[in-house]
Amino acid sequence: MSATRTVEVGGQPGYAVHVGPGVLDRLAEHVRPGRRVLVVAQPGREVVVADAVEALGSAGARVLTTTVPDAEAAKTAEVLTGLWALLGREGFTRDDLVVGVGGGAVTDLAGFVAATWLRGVDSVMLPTSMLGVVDAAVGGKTGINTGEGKNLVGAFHPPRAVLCDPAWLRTMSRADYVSGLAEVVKCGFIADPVILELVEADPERAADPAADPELAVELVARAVQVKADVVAADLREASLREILNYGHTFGHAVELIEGYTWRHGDAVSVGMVFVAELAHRAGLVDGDLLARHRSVLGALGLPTAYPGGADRWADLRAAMGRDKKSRGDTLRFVVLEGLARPTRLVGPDEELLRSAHAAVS
Ligand SMILES: NC(=O)c1ccc[n+]([C@@H]2O[C@H](COP(=O)([O-])OP(=O)(O)OC[C@H]3O[C@@H](n4cnc5c(N)ncnc54)[C@H](O)[C@@H]3O)[C@@H](O)[C@H]2O)c1
Ligand SMILES: O=C(O)C(=O)C[C@@H](O)[C@H](O)[C@H](O)COP(=O)(O)O
Ligand SMILES: [Zn+2]
Repeated sequence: MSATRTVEVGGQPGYAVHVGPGVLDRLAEHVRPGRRVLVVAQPGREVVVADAVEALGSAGARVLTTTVPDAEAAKTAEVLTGLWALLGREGFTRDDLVVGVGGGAVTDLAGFVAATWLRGVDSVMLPTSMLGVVDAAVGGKTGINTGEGKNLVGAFHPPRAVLCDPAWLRTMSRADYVSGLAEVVKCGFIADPVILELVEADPERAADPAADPELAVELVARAVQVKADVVAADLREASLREILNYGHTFGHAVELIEGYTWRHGDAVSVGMVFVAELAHRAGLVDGDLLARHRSVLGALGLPTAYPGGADRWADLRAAMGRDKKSRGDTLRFVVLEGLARPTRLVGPDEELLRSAHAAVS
């Protein structure tokens, strides 16, 4: 049995991300006698939910469980309203706890319920997807989508703990797992090139959720460390945190245009190639680093082009204008000016944007 890896996330208060077998034992640390707990679960995660409910119950909690729709269908105002109604009917107080069980869609939703109920109650996240554990459950960004864009409504509300048994990830489909690896690769490009080397050494092995548990945990720990370092320094995205948005300006636009049917990591993968093309045209990224984006993402089976987008430039451009990093009419992109050297490209020329788009169409 491998040891638990723990990454501390600094803050007021800080919290820990524990990745290892038996992590559910730590749920008891968040239970006081009689404390009520709402478990917000993704469909299909019944075994994890049952284990969590047992751990919470044995520690003396009064547990209520609810299952929300799968994937992005969970991140809607309607689902959120339903959860508020449930908490109200059940009389949840500021002393109580919300636990999210599932992929990033559910941890975003559960985190936002916790952020907004009575202006904020505690939450603990049990991410069951690769993307959830390396990114969504960590760092306190919570929220839902709207018809106008991705994550347009939300709050910064860090959890009290993030617990993940890596065995949970092994039941993931390869497509969902690899989508999560896009965020891991993102961390490689913006901060930790060892991640890129680990993936490049054997992309087939890295892409298989069950092939190499040690490699999987190493990638998780490295990506979580990148995120922890950033959010500890800039929780509310005054500046530094924007680097975690590498590839997201274009990626979120694709997700909106595709009616939230694209996997988030797939969209971010194309978004990273788009922004590398943009930075290359701006003289910031050389040909080798640009090519490395296509090669590492492509080797994992991630998309490096958005073929459907060729006729959709106007829609993509409008959606990118609603990106949270925009200021007024000015688009702002996180770009690299070298490996692990993120910076911003502010208000790039429209021709440059069109040309980068053509390169990923
Ligand atoms: N808050 C943040 O900082 C942050 C960061 C990155 C992404 N996100 C958000 O996270 C979401 C993407 O997360 P995701 O990729 O986990 O998507 P997801 O939650 O939609 O899960 C993807 C699919 O994997 C399934 N799944 C989850 N765990 C599984 C398991 N153990 N075994 C088998 N199947 C499993 C789900 O049921 C779903 O069908 C997006 O909404 C994105 O915007 C948020
Ligand atoms: O944690 C962050 O900060 C990120 O940007 C991480 C992203 O991977 C994540 O997709 C996040 O939800 C995007 O945030 P948004 O503010 O662009 O909606
Ligand atoms: Zn993301």
